[in-house]
Formats: sequence, structure tokens, C-alpha cells
Amino acid sequence: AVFKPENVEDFYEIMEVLGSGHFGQVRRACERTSGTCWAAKFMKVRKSACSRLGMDRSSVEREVEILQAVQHQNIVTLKDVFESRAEVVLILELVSGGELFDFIAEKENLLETEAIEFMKQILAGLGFMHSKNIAHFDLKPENIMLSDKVSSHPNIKLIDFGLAHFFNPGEEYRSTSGTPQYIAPEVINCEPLSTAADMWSIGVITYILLSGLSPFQGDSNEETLRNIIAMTYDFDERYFSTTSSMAKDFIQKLLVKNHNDRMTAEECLLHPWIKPLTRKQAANRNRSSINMKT
Ligand SMILES: Cc1ccnnc1
Repeated sequence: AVFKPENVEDFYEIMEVLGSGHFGQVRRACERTSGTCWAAKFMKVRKSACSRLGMDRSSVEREVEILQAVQHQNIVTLKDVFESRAEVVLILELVSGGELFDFIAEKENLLETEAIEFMKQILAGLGFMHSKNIAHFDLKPENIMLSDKVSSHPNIKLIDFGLAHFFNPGEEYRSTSGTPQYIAPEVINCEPLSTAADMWSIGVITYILLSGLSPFQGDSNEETLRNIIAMTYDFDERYFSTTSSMAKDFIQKLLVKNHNDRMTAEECLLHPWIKPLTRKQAANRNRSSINMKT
């Protein structure tokens, strides 16, 4: 795939840095014709195969193909792609509400009703991706953005498909990349992966949204990985005393070692914590959130 060879600065005024990660840098970019602002993701492409700097071109092309294949209101949209000799620039939808990570950090942890609102949108975007046989493989609060800070019901946008993968039927895929706190046991064991690996990450993210704690985090990456394999997590009463039993059941049905036994995104959306089946269940959940923390 050949991207636009023109210079991105001929079409966009490049502004402040919005974020940076393993890939490179994201800056606000305002379209010169319309004044509309976007997010420009600058990715260094390595010159020769053996260079360690930058990304190899095929992984950039894969990220572009995947972003073009998934158009959903809870997934960041890709508008344009430019390339120069040493870098590829993705012009992405501007998501300006910051990371869910910072939103939790400010509030320490969320009310169940707030967490459910976010989780519904994360699962809608993820369910859509999984229905197209695409796994994200790097789900974490840093890669979940809020459309804006101010509204009481901010929209969620999944970003950063640098590790995402399209599964061809019957094809086996293994990878050991990802962020230790959020990766599933099968990733650590180098077993064949599936979209179920994302569902494990959803279990970890839900645990963090409700408690502010990370279920498997140790003092080092090695310890974190040992904790995941050993499944050494619990619901510490000091942080979970007011969490509803449905919320804990939701998490327990995702943090399951055998990936075949984990809930799928679709099943999550039907789980009573997310979709209360009876008013009693809803009352039970609301009761627990009323005498909740801050
Ligand atoms: C950091 C970022 C990425 C994509 N869109 N807006 C902001």
C-alpha cells in the first residue's frame, strides 16, 4: 500500500504534542483548508531490516489496514495517511478528553454506574472488532480515550492498534508483546492467541476501574507475570467491601485461565452487571453504589 507522498505540512498545520508511546509521537494537526483539527501520529519507519530504530513498514501497513477495516463510534477513525522517506503519518480523529487512565487517577476509582457506562462502550467497540476477527492485543486504560472531559457521559474511543491482529480462519498467531499488567496467561505461555486475550484485559481494566488497584501487579514485571500465571488475585475487602456481587461475578468470568471459558464481548453485554435482568438486581447494584466511596 502506498500512502500519500505529499508533505503532511502542506495540508495540515502541526501543533502541540498530544501523546507519545512506543510508536512515536501524536500531535494536534489542523487542516489548512477547513481549520478542522485532527491527531497526527508520526511513526518512524526503519530504513533497513536490521535497524532497531523505528517500526518495520509491514506493521505500519497492518495498523492502517486494521484501522480502515473498523469504523465504529467507539473506535478512533483514520482519515488520511502520508509517508516521507523516514516516517509514516496517520491522520486520526482527534480525541481530546484524555486517557481513561488519567480520568481514573483523578477520581481514584469510579462509581459502579460510571464504570458500567464506560464498560458498555468499550465492549461495543471491542465486540465490533472481534466480529471482524480483529484482536486489539494492547487494551489498557492508556489506550482508552475519552471524547471530551466535560460532558457527564463522555464517549469512549479505543486507540493504538499497533499490536492489533487480523485472524485468518484456522491461522495460528503467537506474540509476547503487550503490557505485563494486562496480558493474558496464554500470551505469557506463548500459546496460540485469540480475541479472548482482549477479554482477559477487560477483566483487569474492570477490576482497576472499580478499585483503583491492579489485580496482578508485582514489584517487577517478572513478579507480575508470575502472579498472572498463578492467578493470585482476590477482592481485598478494604477496596471491594461496597462492590456489588454482580460486578465481582463479571470480573471472575473474565479472569479465567482457560481462554475458551472466558466471556466474549457479546456475552459481557448480556451479563446482569451490565444489563440488569430484574429491577431487584438493578436495585442491588444501585444500593451498593449509593453507599459507595467518594
Ligand atoms: C492521543 C490521540 C490519539 C488519537 N486521537 N487523538 C488523540
